[in-house]
Amino acid sequence: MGPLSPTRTMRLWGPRSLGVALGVFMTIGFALQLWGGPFHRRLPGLQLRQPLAPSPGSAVSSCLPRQRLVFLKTHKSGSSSVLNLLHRYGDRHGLRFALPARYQFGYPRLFQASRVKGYRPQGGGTKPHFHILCHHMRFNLKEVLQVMPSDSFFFSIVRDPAALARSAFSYYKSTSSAFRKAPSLAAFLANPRAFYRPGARGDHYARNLLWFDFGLPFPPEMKTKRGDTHPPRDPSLPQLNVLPSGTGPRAHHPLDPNAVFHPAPIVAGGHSQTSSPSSLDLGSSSFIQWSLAWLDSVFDLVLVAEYFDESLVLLADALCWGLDDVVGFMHNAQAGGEQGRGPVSNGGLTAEDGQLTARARAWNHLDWALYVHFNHSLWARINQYGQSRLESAVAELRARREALAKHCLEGGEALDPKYITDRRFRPFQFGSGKVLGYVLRSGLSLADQEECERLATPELQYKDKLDAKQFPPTVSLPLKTSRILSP
Ligand SMILES: Nc1ncnc2c1ncn2[C@@H]1O[C@H](COP(=O)(O)OS(=O)(=O)O)[C@@H](OP(=O)(O)O)[C@H]1O
Repeated sequence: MGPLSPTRTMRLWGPRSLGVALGVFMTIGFALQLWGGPFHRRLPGLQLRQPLAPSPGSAVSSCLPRQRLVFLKTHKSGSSSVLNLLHRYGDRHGLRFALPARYQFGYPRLFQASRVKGYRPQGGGTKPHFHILCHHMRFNLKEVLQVMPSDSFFFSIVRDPAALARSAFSYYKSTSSAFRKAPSLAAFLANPRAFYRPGARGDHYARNLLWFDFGLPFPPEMKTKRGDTHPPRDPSLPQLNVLPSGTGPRAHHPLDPNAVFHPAPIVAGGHSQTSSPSSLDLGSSSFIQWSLAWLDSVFDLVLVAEYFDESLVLLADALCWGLDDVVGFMHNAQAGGEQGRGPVSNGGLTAEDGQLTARARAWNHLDWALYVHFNHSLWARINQYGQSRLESAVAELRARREALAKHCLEGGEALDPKYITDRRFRPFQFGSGKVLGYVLRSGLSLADQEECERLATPELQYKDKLDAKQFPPTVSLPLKTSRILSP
């Protein structure tokens, strides 16, 4: 285990110590994160892949690739596309995954280490021995640290809550009682309280799903008045007082959101004083800031689905991985889904779309705060990395993806599941839309076939494959035979 960074050290500290050291450590930690390693390039095995000319500013790397990773796989946020690259990387390098018995870790309950296949409590003498923890869970740091070393690289992904709401409504239409009752997303958002009952079955999918997945508690007024909060008046403005990760003075109060359920005190000179009372009450605003600061102390990087490729470049940089390690295809897209829509700007939306977007962000105001916060963080990191350096890396990544798609895929793109007859590549069909997948071109060389299969394999099938590799069925010899064989 390497030396602990300030950020990682904070994961281990008690809440009281955290308050004292927070400001100093956040500043140092953020500076170290931004520093990162130079963009590391390793040449691929696939025949198709050509040696790449070094991009401006890249240097021969002296960093060591990170291989202990915790990815919080948030829902409907592009996380299956990230999962695919983690599956491939771990598979190729023979890394051990912390796997769920089925496909999720007891979700929507908080993560428990005992849910991990092959986990032995540390008291039993075994140290955490996994490299990658990445399947759906409701985040629970204390239990995660029973399974993964504290110096693992923690990361996750967020998506604009409006796009996420569209995706979730279609996907969880029959799972969430609120969505099931609503004739359309527009009808739901026009009067969500007519359909939504906190605590009803599957209703975490219908409001602040990101916040829920991050394992954060809900502000007291949302818990006690059960849905009686007022969303921001104009949610398209980031009225919440959110700052980029790791910047500015952090709150001097305990930072364990699972331990304290009251809004933190307002700090003189802190951010809370600039909060807009019209958007959220002061308690709620400081509660949100406190939660975001806690997330900053835990997560090394949070990707943003609307800037997926930019995020991947930063991820490769932070992990000291090559571009080819992060390039991949989009997974789990629903036919007619949101992926074509642009980022936060509302350009090109009809008035109805605009209204729906604003209402979705207001209804999911905690997710909107998360999103604004991590969007800022991402752009702060992009500025540190260098805009033009990033642009050329993104262009290279996209060219690489396009070449892989042409080489590997029938039609060069995702297809309707009706065309996918090979069950190894047919994505799990769920919800009211069709989930797209891939058909491999015929006539690929053996090596290319293997790499293309990895790129096209949906998450459930890939998880099963890794499971079988990690836990090969044991063939127990019949007693008589084993007696004969033993000396
Ligand atoms: N690269 C990239 N960029 C932007 N958006 C992307 C990307 N990859 C996947 N997606 C979209 O994310 C939606 C699926 O999210 P998840 O994989 O997290 O879903 S799940 O919770 O695992 O079911 C799904 O959204 P919808 O199509 O709107 O439903 C995908 O299209």
